[in-house]
Amino acid sequence: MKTSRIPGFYKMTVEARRELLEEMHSFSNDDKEILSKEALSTETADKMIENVIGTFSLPLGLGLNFLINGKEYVVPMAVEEPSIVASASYIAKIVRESGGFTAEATERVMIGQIQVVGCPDIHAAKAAILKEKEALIEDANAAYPSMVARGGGAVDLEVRILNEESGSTYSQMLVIHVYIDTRDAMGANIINTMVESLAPTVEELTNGKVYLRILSNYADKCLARARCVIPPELLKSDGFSGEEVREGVIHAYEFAASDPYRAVTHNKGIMNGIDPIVIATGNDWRAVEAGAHAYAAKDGQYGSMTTWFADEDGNLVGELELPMSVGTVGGAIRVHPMAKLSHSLLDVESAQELAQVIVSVGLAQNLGALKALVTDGIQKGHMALHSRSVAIAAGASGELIDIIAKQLVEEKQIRVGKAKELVDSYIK
Ligand SMILES: CC(C)(COP(=O)([O-])OP(=O)([O-])OC[C@H]1O[C@@H](n2cnc3c(N)ncnc32)[C@H](O)[C@@H]1OP(=O)([O-])[O-])[C@@H](O)C(=O)NCCC(=O)NCCSC(=O)C[C@@](C)(O)CC(=O)[O-]
Ligand SMILES: NC(=O)C1=CN([C@@H]2O[C@H](COP(=O)(O)OP(=O)(O)OC[C@H]3O[C@@H](n4cnc5c(N)ncnc54)[C@H](OP(=O)(O)O)[C@@H]3O)[C@@H](O)[C@H]2O)C=CC1
Repeated sequence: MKTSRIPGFYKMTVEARRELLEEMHSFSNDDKEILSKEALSTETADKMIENVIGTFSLPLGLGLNFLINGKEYVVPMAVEEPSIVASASYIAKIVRESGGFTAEATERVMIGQIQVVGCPDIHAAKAAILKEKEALIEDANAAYPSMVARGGGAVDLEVRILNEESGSTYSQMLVIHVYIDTRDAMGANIINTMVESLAPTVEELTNGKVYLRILSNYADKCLARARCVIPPELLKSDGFSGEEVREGVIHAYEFAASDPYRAVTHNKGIMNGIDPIVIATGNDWRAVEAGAHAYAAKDGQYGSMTTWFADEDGNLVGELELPMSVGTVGGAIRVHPMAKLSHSLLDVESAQELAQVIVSVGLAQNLGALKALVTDGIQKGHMALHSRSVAIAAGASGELIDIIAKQLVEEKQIRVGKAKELVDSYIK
């Protein structure tokens, strides 16, 4: 049976890790081949974006121990920051002992917006659009019949009036929301094609002028939720009882919920887990970032993306709900060899399942940071792992990297200046 519980994985060499994955059938020969050479060729890169001069690599690590809805997941994470992968794996290890994460996702309904200005009678224009709602939905679907064939496509339409109170026909506008089920695609291009196709009819119906026809990244009808319930005994840490850790995490959450200065950092810690998997799977992380932060302000003040509380049995309960406009097809997903490899490692069957994994990792990442913050402080675990990058930045190479990193940790001086002194002392 496939498992994501691989103790001591991090103590192996890179080569041994690849071989183990191959033995576990998480990996094909092709996957191993992709990892051992330049994954994205300059030739392919030159077809992906403009003015290409090369490619930019990131480390790809595996978040381990994830048990979500009873299924094991090995989570590909592309990220430059140390301690993120370790921390996600650490919390996933704790959570699996209490049954794992539970997660769910809504239907994948995304929003396409059409902006109409200069309507002579904005209410008549709104009524005209609503009267033709079914015909407009049909027209949108006719622009992308393959989505309808897959069981998706445009499903609904709403009309909003913005700036009505201004009394100025110049600033008043009609905004049409076309709700589109994009199935397993993130859907930006699909949505844009559909809403662009409606523009001429919309102008005719409203006597106004259409300007923008574009998806909204505030994908509040394409949500994913994760939850974990952890008994306090699983939270105890050197010198701290489980109850103390639980209370610390809840107070940390309350801080983030009440103060945008803290909430931004708290949420950055959540995106530490989310972005790496979004990137590794070839998805659009700007879209996910924009939607997530907007959702954190949905109640009028920017606050915590997660919620932490104690249930009546004294367990720590964590919840995270976010818009998650990601796909398992489309965009760069089938183009970038590493994205293809990440999907085969993850083994998700749908975009909804991918979204559930992503929010579970985000929730784990948040708890990893909070647990460290309310106990030893962030520097102990994070800086110990950062010490290797510090040694490299100071000019260490080969075996010297680990020697200097160890010394920096022992001397509790994880700084580039100190590392340079040590490099000089070894080279002389
Ligand atoms: C780093 C740990 C996990 C160490 O924590 P530890 O207690 O020393 O870990 P451990 O040695 O007991 O190991 C427990 C498990 O952690 C994993 N683990 C442990 N070490 C490794 C490693 N080297 N490589 C890979 N995995 C590792 C691994 O799964 C291991 O289980 P095992 O496999 O041994 O059975 C802990 O200190 C921690 O979680 N710290 C928090 C790190 C963090 O949050 N980093 C994010 C960067 S800081 C930031 O940007 C966000 C922030 C903090 O500002 C957000 C906020 O303010 O809210
Ligand atoms: N604001 C934003 O966020 C914007 C983002 N983008 C970019 O758009 C891209 C994402 O757009 P997207 O429309 O998803 O990508 P694509 O344009 O690649 O469309 C996805 C394609 O996948 C095919 N497909 C195969 N199987 C399925 C399935 N099961 N479900 C759905 N589609 C399937 C469909 O092809 P067919 O139906 O022909 O078989 C569809 O055309 C990203 O690169 C993003 O960066 C672009 C503009 C704005």
